[in-house]
Amino acid sequence: MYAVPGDKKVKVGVLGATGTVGQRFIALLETHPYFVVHALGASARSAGKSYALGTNWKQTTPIPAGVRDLVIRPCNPEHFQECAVVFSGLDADVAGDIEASFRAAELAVFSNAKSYRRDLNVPLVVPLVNPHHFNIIPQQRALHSPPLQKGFIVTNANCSTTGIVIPLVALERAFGPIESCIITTLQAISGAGYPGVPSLDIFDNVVPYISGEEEKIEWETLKILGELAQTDGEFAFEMHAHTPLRVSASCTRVPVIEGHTETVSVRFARRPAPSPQQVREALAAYAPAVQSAGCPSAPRHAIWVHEEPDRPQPRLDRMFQQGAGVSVGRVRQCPVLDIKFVVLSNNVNIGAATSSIINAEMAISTGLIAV
Ligand SMILES: NC(=O)C1=CN([C@@H]2O[C@H](COP(=O)(O)OP(=O)(O)OC[C@H]3O[C@@H](n4cnc5c(N)ncnc54)[C@H](OP(=O)(O)O)[C@@H]3O)[C@@H](O)[C@H]2O)C=CC1
Ligand SMILES: N[C@@H](CC(=O)OP(=O)(O)O)C(=O)O
Repeated sequence: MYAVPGDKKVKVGVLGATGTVGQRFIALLETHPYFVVHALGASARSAGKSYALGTNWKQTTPIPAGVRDLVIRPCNPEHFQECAVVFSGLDADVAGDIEASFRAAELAVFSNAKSYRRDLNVPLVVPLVNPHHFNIIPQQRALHSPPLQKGFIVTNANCSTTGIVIPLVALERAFGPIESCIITTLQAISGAGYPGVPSLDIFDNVVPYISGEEEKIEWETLKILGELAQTDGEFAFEMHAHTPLRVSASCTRVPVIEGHTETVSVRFARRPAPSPQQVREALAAYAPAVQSAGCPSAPRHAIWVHEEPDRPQPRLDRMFQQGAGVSVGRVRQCPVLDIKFVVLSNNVNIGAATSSIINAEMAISTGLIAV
């Protein structure tokens, strides 16, 4: 493991810097021990303006002093060549081509967009779950024409998928494979970016449809919880489907600003199934590799287990540990499957910006990015 020396700074760029996720990157990076924001990118609408003038800042802390006067650039790799890490909060409509051009320019891209999540040479990494999937990156580089020395793309998961796979991996590590999982989401409006869902649609209402969301949760979960197997020197993802795990998701949008709540029911392969108390203990004990690797943005508790009967709640629990972990509560017997519980995750933090930041810390710690 490599640790960044005490006073060394690592220059980073943020693409989509003016958006919901981009702003959160900038707010979180202000206090980062070694990442320093060096370059900002957004659309032609914003490029050329200072960040303070070009962004409609919606965070609860002021724009960091070191970022206010940075000029927003077009998303062209030439403006980011000095950045060891490029975080992307780009709209998915444009992320595919822009992120590919950054990778081709030998930049390390940590993306929040869906564009490359299904690419089987791109790791889909929830840092509290599967950073070992970074092992596919040398192959991703080698397949590029011409082969790359430094450039790569790592993607984050969909924000609802992220909240689910953290407790699921903890349960599988403790009790073996999960056979089936039924999820209902209650997703915050910030998940739709800014300005997001019209107030007349969401106020006093629940919208029982988010385009493409259920399919993403059902597919991404299998890739993240799957294995990265090596045969004759070649890496390939084995989707969790080979065990098999069946996932069914129903997604709703609710009038909450930040924090996705999800109700989850699971059935284990093992019989007898673990008790609710065993499940609580296993969730609370879960210690992801990013903690032992010393990633500074990793939460102290990957999963905080509530004993109170009415928690977690988005308004109360979404900023616990700076939104870097997940909160689980109401762990109880399920009369249809085995166990059911409620999980809350901050869609903009561990569901987006925080995950990319921890992924980049892990990439540095494992030597994937030399600084
Ligand atoms: N919000 C959330 O909770 C989560 C979002 N995501 C994903 O993260 C990404 C960003 O989401 P979010 O921040 O919510 O979206 P926003 O709509 O709030 O922000 C989009 C950003 O993309 C930029 N952009 C748009 N078009 C272009 C273009 N043609 N060229 C360059 N930049 C462009 C915008 O710049 P400008 O201001 O100049 O238009 C803005 O900075 C999406 O892919 C989303 O799916 C993932 C997990 C959670
Ligand atoms: N679709 C999520 C946000 C997100 O993560 O989207 P995507 O999977 O397209 O990056 C929401 O609306 O809450």
